[in-house]
Amino acid sequence: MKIGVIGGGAWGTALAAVAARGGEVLLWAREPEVVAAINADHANPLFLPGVALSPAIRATGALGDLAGVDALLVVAPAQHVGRVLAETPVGATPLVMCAKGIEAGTRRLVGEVAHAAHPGAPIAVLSGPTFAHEVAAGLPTAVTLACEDSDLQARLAARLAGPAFRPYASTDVMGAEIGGAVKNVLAIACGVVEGAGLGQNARAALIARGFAEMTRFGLARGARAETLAGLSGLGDLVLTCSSTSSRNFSLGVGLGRGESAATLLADRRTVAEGAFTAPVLVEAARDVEVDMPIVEAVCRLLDGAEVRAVTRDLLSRPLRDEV
Ligand SMILES: NC(=O)C1=CN([C@@H]2O[C@H](COP(=O)(O)OP(=O)(O)OC[C@H]3O[C@@H](n4cnc5c(N)ncnc54)[C@H](O)[C@@H]3O)[C@@H](O)[C@H]2O)C=CC1
Ligand SMILES: O=C(CO)COP(=O)(O)O
Repeated sequence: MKIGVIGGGAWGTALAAVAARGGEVLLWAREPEVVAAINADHANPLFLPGVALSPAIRATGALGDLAGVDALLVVAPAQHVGRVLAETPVGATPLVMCAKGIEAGTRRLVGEVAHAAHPGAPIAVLSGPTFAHEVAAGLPTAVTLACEDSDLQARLAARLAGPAFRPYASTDVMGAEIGGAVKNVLAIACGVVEGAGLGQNARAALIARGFAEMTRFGLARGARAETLAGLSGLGDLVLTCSSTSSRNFSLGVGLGRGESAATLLADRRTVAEGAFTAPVLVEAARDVEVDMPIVEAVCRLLDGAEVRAVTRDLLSRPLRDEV
């Protein structure tokens, strides 16, 4: 199975490294310097510095070159997936969605964006607690690999599995997507707690109450509770809410220290998906009449509200049952 990868950021490159253990990989990158560095030096110093890549990974700057691969891993940032896929020859090639987010405007998860662009292509979702640099270093990692077609799921899992990379099977594509999209927003909230020095009790409370929000929203959208409690939901939430290795958590730390979102986002080359997902998630939650106060609080903070005011408002909401 020849694997194509769309996106030469940290995660696209790390997944290319995973796939290269089992055969040929063709990676599309937007930046000509990334294409050149992968082909000439077997490295991606721009997005995944310090990692030696396999010569089995070839890079291209032309999406048309991806015609003829057996499966495509889609690892462009969520807001760009639609545009990039529109220019990719896909046909009936399986699309494995690895980006985490919801498209602004359409309120579609990336799998829904892909289905709209290429209705003939089967959709799978690969998601879980996966910092790219750890995966690239060969550290033990487990993910959810969801696909409604169990035979295709098994073939993809067999192709990507390795001694330290373990995909678990699921048919709950929607559930696998929702966990990854929502946890990025909640990680910003946990970063704010860290940056503002609000303490570890507050962080644990945010993880638990954030998980309640994720579950309410997920169930309303047809996800299964056990998927949300698994690797792609709770697993990824815990990882991202507890480490400065997370770009979303780090963005929150800056906000918690009183820096503006505009400055923090302008200063980065890498993507913090939660900043783009937060406002559209608020709209998507209203569509299904689900209350997501922490997600709304993150939106206010991104819009410039003061941490003290947002915290006071969250804590003074009417008392309610936990479940
Ligand atoms: N880095 C990680 O540890 C993980 C990232 N992800 C997800 O993977 C997706 C990609 O993230 P990373 O690989 O980390 O990216 P990155 O933050 O390392 O790099 C930014 C990426 O955005 C691309 N980009 C920027 N503007 C673009 C445009 N106009 N059109 C197309 N692409 C554009 C760049 O080419 C580059 O590939 C995100 O949805 C992220 O949430 C998922 C799991 C782990
Ligand atoms: O999704 C991730 C880990 O699973 C990466 O998180 P960040 O995008 O916040 O760095």
